[in-house]
Amino acid sequence: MKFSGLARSTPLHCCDGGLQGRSPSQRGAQRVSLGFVMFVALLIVTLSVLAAAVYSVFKKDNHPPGPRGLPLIGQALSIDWGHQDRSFTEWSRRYGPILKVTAGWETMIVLSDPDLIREAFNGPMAVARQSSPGFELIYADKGMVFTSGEIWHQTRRFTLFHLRNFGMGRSRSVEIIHDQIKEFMEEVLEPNKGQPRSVDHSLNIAILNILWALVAGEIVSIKDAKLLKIIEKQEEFFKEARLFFLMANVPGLMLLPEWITGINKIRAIFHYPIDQLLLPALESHRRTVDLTGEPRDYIDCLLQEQSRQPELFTDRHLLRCILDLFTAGFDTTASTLRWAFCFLCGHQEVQQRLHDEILRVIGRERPPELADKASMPYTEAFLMETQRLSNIAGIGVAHVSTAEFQLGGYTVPRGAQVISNLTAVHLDGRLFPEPQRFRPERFLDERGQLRPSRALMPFSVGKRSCLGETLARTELFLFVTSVVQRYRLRFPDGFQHDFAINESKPFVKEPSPYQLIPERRW
Ligand code: HEM
Repeated sequence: MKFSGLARSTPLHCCDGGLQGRSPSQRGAQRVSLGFVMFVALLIVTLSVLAAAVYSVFKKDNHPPGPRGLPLIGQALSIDWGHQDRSFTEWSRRYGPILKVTAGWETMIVLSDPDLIREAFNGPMAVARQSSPGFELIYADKGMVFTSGEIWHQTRRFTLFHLRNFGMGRSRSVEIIHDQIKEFMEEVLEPNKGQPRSVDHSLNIAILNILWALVAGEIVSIKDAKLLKIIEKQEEFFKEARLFFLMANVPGLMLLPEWITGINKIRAIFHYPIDQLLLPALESHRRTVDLTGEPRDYIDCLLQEQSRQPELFTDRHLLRCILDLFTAGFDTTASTLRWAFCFLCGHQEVQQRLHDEILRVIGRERPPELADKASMPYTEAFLMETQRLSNIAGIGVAHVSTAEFQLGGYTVPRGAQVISNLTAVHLDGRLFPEPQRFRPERFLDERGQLRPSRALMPFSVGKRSCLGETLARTELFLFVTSVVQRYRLRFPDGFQHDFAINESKPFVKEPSPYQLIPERRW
């Protein structure tokens, strides 16, 4: 009895051959039934899609408003993956300071208001990072920048402790920074004084050297070919990685053929610094480290920790920790310095005021010291304005919510990326009047004393804020004061920079290429 209906319906599922041997009226009836079943099936599918669409419009999930995307891929094809802040800023003008964007299976909650960013990033709910099948390809399941939970927590605390011990922002690193500044001035500015030149990769090597000294206890020449190659590979990686970040959000795309995804190429570029620099350094440290003695550098600390916690501090984790300091630390600082030199050339009156302050506080003879900072509000204001307008890390690094929480009157769902649109904050005319104008005075009060703004957050805020902030601030202060103490920087006659970004360099923004002329002041 139970199966009789099924037996009766069998011919309906057959092809036309199943209708053989029946009368024309029977065959007609079967065709009508088949058509009817197909019609009903189509109707059900259409109604389901419509119901899903209507539900998504009217559902009471109280998520923030945002642009509607295509089914399955959301806004994945509309986002500028190299400069996401552009797409987000445009949408935030339309939808407000908290908006929702979907891309592939990812939900992004984008914040363009400093108070909302502080509330979200200081709280416990948005401290994790995104994980994606593609990330394992670049070891991003290890290290500090992209990890979450216990591995991140332990490693961040451990790294901060040891970098402080190695003098990050204190006398030891100041000494190393001074050596690099001296070499940069002697090798790059001095031979070209009076002549136009571009600020080439020597600047990046100088910054990378400072990190390498803390990490591996070694310093190389700023003309070193090996480090130069690593910097070039890093830039190549970021150029190729636009598509990679799209794939991280729509992982199905990784199944496309290699000639479209370029995954093997990305893997090879990613491994270059590991194979050429990091692995050899790790191995040579392993041969000479004293596992119970005084560590010589960060690699020694990592190896000592590995001997105590081998399951957590695997080789892969060690390599990614070192790489994280590199990738997060050298391009960001070098790009900020490129902007600082560009603003100095384009605003001679600002440069003159800065130089006057240097003469008054430091004089000509001795090199600048960190202690001078407190008496140099104009220089500090100049650096703040440089970071505000350059927005080198336009959206910082996305956080991820580990539980649903309320923010700005909306619900942030669990597992959503929580993104700080730092560019939108720094260019908001209500927070910074005439936001496109370079005006360090906005950070000074009527008496010329420093007046910091809570809305300025180039290093982000909260539990995941930049781990290298102290080191970066020290580098920026010492580089700018040392260079302006000795040189007047200007653009070649007839050239004016429009302060636009270099479009060919995604992620970390730097100014479009320019040449400057360093003129000795004395
Ligand atoms: C001007 C220079 C720099 C800028 C503007 C900058 C900015 C940032 C920003 C916006 C973040 C994301 C924070 C967040 O997720 O909320 C970050 C994270 C990070 N930065 Fe920097 N950074 C700079 C230099 C450095 C340096 C020199 C180092 C290394 C010593 C460094 C190491 C890191 C690390 C390890 C993280 C990840 C922190 C975590 O996930 O817990 N940064 N940085």
